[in-house]
Amino acid sequence: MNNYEKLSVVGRGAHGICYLCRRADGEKVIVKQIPVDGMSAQEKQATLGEVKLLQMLGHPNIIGYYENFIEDSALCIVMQYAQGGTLCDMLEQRSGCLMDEERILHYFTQIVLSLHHLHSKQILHRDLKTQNILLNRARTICKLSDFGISKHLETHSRASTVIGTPSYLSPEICEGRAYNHKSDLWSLGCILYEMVTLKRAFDAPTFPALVMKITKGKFDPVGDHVSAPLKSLISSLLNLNENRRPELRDILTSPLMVPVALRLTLEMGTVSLPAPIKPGQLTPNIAQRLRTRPDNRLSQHMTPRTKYDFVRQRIVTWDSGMKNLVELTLSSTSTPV
Ligand SMILES: Nc1ncnc2c1ncn2[C@@H]1O[C@H](COP(=O)(O)OP(=O)(O)OP(=O)(O)O)[C@@H](O)[C@H]1O
Repeated sequence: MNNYEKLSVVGRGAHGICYLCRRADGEKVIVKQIPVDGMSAQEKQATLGEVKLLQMLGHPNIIGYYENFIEDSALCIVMQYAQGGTLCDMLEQRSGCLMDEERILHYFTQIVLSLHHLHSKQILHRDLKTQNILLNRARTICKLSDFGISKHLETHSRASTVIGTPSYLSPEICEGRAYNHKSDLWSLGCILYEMVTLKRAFDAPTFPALVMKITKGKFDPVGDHVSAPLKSLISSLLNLNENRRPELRDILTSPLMVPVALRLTLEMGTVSLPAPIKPGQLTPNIAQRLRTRPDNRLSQHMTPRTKYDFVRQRIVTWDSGMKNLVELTLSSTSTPV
């Protein structure tokens, strides 16, 4: 931790404490410290390996991971600081003032794009919730965080069920069945529900009562301030039968999401991401690159025709035999500013 000056505690999770720190180059970063004294050397290695994998996940909607190390029996993960706090905080601060559909879809599409990127690398999130979706200072960009390593940490956490929130658990997990990519889709449905209603889809005063609600799959109606397709998306994600939940690519290519996904591709396609670096390698230039910001220059100077070509280049269309699938390749459009 010699390279990091601790400034404050920004939060505590089931697995560790998150500190806001100042790095040697002046940049503010988050250092998450997770006690690993109960782990075998092999397990520590596996956890470090998982974190290394996260470092390679360059995506505008996934928090940037800079480095990790073990010091004083704690795994320290150094990551990008999201100044806008969590989606959970943001929803709470609205004090009951519902968001309009455009705004909901603006956030939700980014979450879907980040999860799609993760799943395309064969990584499951396993702990999707509004507390794990971070926001930039302007609260316009969502960044997914806190994933991948959870399966290694579960067995060593002191009280994950007590500290963490089980509201986003899928029915298959409540029933003791295996976690699969569709379990992430259930949690995604819980997040969408919460953005629409500002309430949890499933909530109860005790864990058994919560499990009962989740396994029945009954949630309060979302109200009429959002469209029928959005309501039906929530119902399809919160389907008790995981096989009937939609695939992420089906969500992204639905008429509800395509316009938003294309707009985001245009506006955020060049958001620069931090490259994994070692503290000694920092230069002011790199420090500047670590700040993510949408690059609007591109769309400002484009004619409608070039915009169209630009979007087309970033979309891969192929025939699956059953229907045409359009996959957005936002991740490949990230270039340093
Ligand atoms: N990169 C970050 N930027 C800003 N704040 C962060 C960042 N990472 C975490 N936080 C803050 O720290 C809190 C705790 O985060 P942490 O990842 O340790 O736990 P959690 O996700 O809330 O719960 P758990 O680890 O139990 O799933 C978050 O809720 C958030 O307020």
